[in-house]
Amino acid sequence: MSKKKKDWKTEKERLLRLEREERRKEYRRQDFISLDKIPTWREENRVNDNEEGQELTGGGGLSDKVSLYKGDITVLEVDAIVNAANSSLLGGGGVDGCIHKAAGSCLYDECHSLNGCDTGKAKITCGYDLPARYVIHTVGPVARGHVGPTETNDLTSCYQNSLRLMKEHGLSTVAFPCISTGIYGFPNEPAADIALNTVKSWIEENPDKITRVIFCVFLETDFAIYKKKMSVIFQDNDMEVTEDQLKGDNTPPSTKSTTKEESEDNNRGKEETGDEEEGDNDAWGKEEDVEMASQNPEENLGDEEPGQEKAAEDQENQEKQEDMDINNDRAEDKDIDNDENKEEDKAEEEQPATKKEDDDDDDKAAKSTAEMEDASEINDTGTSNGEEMKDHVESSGEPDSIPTDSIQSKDTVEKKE
Ligand SMILES: NC(=O)c1ccc[n+]([C@H]2O[C@H](COP(=O)([O-])OP(=O)(O)OC[C@H]3O[C@@H](n4cnc5c(N)ncnc54)[C@H](O)[C@@H]3O)[C@@H](O)[C@H]2O)c1
Repeated sequence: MSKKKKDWKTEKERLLRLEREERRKEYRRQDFISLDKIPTWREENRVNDNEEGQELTGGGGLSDKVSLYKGDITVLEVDAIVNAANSSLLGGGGVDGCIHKAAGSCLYDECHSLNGCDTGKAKITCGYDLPARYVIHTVGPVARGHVGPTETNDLTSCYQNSLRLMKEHGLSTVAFPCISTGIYGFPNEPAADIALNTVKSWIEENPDKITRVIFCVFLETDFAIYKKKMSVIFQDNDMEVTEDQLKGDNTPPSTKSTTKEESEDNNRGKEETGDEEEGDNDAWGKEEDVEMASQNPEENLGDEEPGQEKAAEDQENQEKQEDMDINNDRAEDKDIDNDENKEEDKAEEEQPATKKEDDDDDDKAAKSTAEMEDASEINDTGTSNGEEMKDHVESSGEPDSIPTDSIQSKDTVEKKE
């Protein structure tokens, strides 16, 4: 007996009215992480541990409003997570595939009603089965290793328009992936510069509109890049910048703390022993039951050795290089659009197995499961501290729910000229 297909509008209205505790019962995954489990950048880098338990002094600036998190964006319990989508908005691979798989089929149905999205623009939907209440879909530039004014402006617009949608919908906590740095081939460092500086400027202009922006990185490379750059860009007067940070050491902050208290304990222990904590990959490898949200959340990836992660990361880089080589062998940029259209046509032809019982009309289907599984190999390079993923958290109060009628009217934000 096939499951009755849910109507996305009814589901959206129902979910957005629920109080947090009620809504938590609806999450597809229960290993979610709430905001109070993710330290702010300042908490991660505070100078003086003697202030233990005291209210953080100084700072109070940008570094209280941002966090660096390494892991799967689909487990973050925030107002909105940002999806690095393609222009069809009908799902695909990478973070897009993970988000669609974790949100459920209503996400596809609502996206389908939005009729696509142009590069640099952003549109908002409900988060459905995700811990995030909303998903902001933005389409990054296809850079293929080349960064010119167009690519820079388009990527900047992705962050600006996503934040603008946050403001318009009264949302205050958001997580960004590394937009365009995967299959679209935007080089990681310039992309991080754009992400960090655009968010910084926006918070400075809208200080009371944002509680937290989480930079959710998935790869070791991105983690090191963001850590180094955030140590400069979000430096507060009561924070130290260590040599390692400037060099971009790879010790993920997420290994330091799943809570602020643990953060202080960990830091203290670290200073006393002087030992550098092992990267969080080891912690990840020890978790039997932690599940990485690949395109197939049911898939239990079990232990992951750091070597495997490196291999996965190399594989992803190789795939990206192959993609870039293939693309470069093709004719001009205009072929990209044809390719995207072909991608959408292909998505239309193929009905992914998981959507068969749900998909009772000839709607475009998301990418085939096989492709998503391929992509999931690419996605398995990210890890997070397994302890964090396991925590079932007590979180702060539920952000006010937004009347759903306001969502439809403001869903598309014009690209900033
Ligand atoms: N990566 C793939 O194999 C693949 C295949 C088809 C389509 N896509 C997607 O790629 C296009 C957009 O390219 P893009 O470079 O902007 O996106 P992307 O290829 O998803 O990469 C963006 C970034 O997200 C990271 N990432 C992957 N999974 C997660 C996760 N669960 N949580 C947090 N971060 C994650 C990934 O490592 C990369 O740093 C779209 O067509 C979309 O459908 C990806």
